Amino acid sequence: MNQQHAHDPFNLQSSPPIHLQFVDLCYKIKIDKTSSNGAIQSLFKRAMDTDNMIEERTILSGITGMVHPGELLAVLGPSGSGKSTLLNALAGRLPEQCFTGKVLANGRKLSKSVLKRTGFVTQDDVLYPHLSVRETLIFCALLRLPESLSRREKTVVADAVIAELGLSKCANTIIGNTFIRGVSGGERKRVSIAHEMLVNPSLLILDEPTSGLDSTGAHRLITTLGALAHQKGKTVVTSVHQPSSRVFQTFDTVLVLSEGRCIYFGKGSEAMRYFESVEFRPSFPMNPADFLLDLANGTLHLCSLLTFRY
Ligand SMILES: Nc1ncnc2c1ncn2[C@@H]1O[C@H](COP(=O)(O)OP(=O)(O)OP(=O)(O)O)[C@@H](O)[C@H]1O
Repeated sequence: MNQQHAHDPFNLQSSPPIHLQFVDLCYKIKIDKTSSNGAIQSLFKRAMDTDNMIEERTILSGITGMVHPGELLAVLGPSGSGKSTLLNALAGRLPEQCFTGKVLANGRKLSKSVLKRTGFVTQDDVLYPHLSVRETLIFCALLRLPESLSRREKTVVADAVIAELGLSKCANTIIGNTFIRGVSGGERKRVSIAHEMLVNPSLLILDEPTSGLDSTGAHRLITTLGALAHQKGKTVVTSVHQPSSRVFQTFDTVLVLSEGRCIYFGKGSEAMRYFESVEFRPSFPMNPADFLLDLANGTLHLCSLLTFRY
């Protein structure tokens, strides 16, 4: 390993930046009410309207936006508004024939090389409960890093990622699960992120990484994601269920979904000003994220206000 790599093991693989653009994404599904079998289902079938057995549901409708290297984009919206579906589309995980519109990386369709440089952290992380944090990441490094690297170099990369994600204190603690006490919820999420960071992705997509964390843990985790974007130049997209105002301030750009439609896309710092300019303002000072979620939930009336502010 040369001197530069010894100081910055992330450079073991070069990872060119990714500008991600998504244009007019629409995703519809057809639900065949007649497809299920079995006695109980046939009872339902008899009770249902047999003329209209195929139902079409729009999950995403005309979603457009972009995110650049060094930026953290947060996707907000109530449960079922389409956040996970959008993230899956951005990560090339939805079959192309299922949606219309374009997802472009550096102006081109998602290629295998872009997907290789994309890390995806799902809501339900699958980790071995009996391995320690360090063992988990070394094991993953041995499997995922190129064969050209020695065992020792792969261990150096794993240790660097452990330090990068603030996991040094619990490196030797086991992951654990419901039955065996292990690392905390926040540390567990960090291990899942570290898992993806091992291959030095240029684009990191995370589905609700703060779920189950308290406000301090959520803030710490989002601050780490902010650092990956702002200091390491990664392009980071994350969905967040209910960010505190402190967490909200960390986002560079925000996309708010309401029933599959985008009601705001633009700088997080400008969201309140924008809604004020169109006569939507809270009656008392409140967390901008709560206000946006109220709008998305329809708690405040939003007569089909579609915006694109960038
Ligand atoms: N393949 C599918 N078949 C049926 N329904 C689907 C499918 N994919 C998505 N949906 C529906 O689309 C809607 C959006 O789902 P999605 O998981 O994207 O929402 P979400 O905003 O991530 O929700 P949550 O915050 O609860 O995770 C939901 O109502 C979901 O039930």
